[in-house]
Amino acid sequence: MTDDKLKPLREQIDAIDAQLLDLLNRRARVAQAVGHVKAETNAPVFRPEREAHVLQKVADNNGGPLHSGDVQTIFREIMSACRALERRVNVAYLGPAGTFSEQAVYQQFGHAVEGVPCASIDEVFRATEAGTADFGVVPVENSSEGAINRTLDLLLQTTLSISGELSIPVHHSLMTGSGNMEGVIRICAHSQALAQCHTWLNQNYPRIERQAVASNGEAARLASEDPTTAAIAGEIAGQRYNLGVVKAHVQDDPHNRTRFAVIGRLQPTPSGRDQTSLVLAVPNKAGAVHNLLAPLAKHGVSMTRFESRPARIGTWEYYFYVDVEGHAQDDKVINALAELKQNAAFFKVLGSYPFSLY
Ligand SMILES: O=C(O)C(=O)C[C@]1(C(=O)O)C=C[C@@H](O)C=C1
Repeated sequence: MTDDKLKPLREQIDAIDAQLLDLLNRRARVAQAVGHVKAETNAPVFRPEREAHVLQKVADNNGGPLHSGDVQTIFREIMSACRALERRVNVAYLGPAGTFSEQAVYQQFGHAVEGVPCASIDEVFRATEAGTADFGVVPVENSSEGAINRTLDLLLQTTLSISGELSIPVHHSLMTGSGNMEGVIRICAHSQALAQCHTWLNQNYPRIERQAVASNGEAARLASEDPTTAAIAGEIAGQRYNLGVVKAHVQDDPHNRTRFAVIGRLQPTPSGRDQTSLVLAVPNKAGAVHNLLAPLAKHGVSMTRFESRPARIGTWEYYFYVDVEGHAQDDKVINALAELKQNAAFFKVLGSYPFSLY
């Protein structure tokens, strides 16, 4: 009876799917033509400002009932597949497979990319600087634990630019090979993850040793090989290593998120909705920080982030990591940055890139 009613509806879906498939392949052929034009001039395949524009347009034009965020996810993957016909980009990230960094890669580039897992954040920078990877994805900041200092230090030195940013929700699970805690004598995770679950662990497993390892993916791998080890990691890492969930959502903050930067040689052109990241240092004298930032207000440039990091040269001097609204090619940003530079003892533009959808 139900099947009788479903049959004509499914026939409609089949007919629409055939049209969609045809349209998708028409789009793909145009992307191939774009790829040929780019190949002639050696132009970059990945154009984040164009992808941001396409995603904004589909959200603006969306008449529903599909949710705009879901439509954007679909179009992110369509562009990823089209881009891969031009050339499959390689993206380095803090591995092994199954980490939140890998998830961030797919959220930014879609799934038609070649992920290059690296053993450390330093290696992500090295692989991208050496050209082994076209881009790298590195964690910058966690909403519970603050800045990822190693990333900030490496951004200071690198010749690469920031060409994008995104943030993803970070939900941790306690997992073991058996799915229970019998015989477990240690809980492994990345130090950031242990810190993000600190209160929950103190309340529930105060007597079990905690061991910091290189990544949550590595913790999951260790737990899969050793019945006395539990891992704290994302469930994707757990699935990859066949772990059972002892308890989901063990992070202290239910809204825990991590922000990532995309690094590469590409410097995106203005998309209309951009952000610029800078690092500054000021001479060590009274009022210097206030004077440093005054040009932003004067030229009507909004600051969206301000983070300080000790310069580690033995004195109380700091580097300031500042994000501002707008692109370094926008007139008011050009004027504000020119004045900032005059007052700064150190000045570096890390990059201008489209505002994240996430
Ligand atoms: O417009 C381009 O430059 C394209 O290559 C096409 C396309 C797309 O599929 O829409 C694919 C890759 C780029 O990153 C941007 C957009």
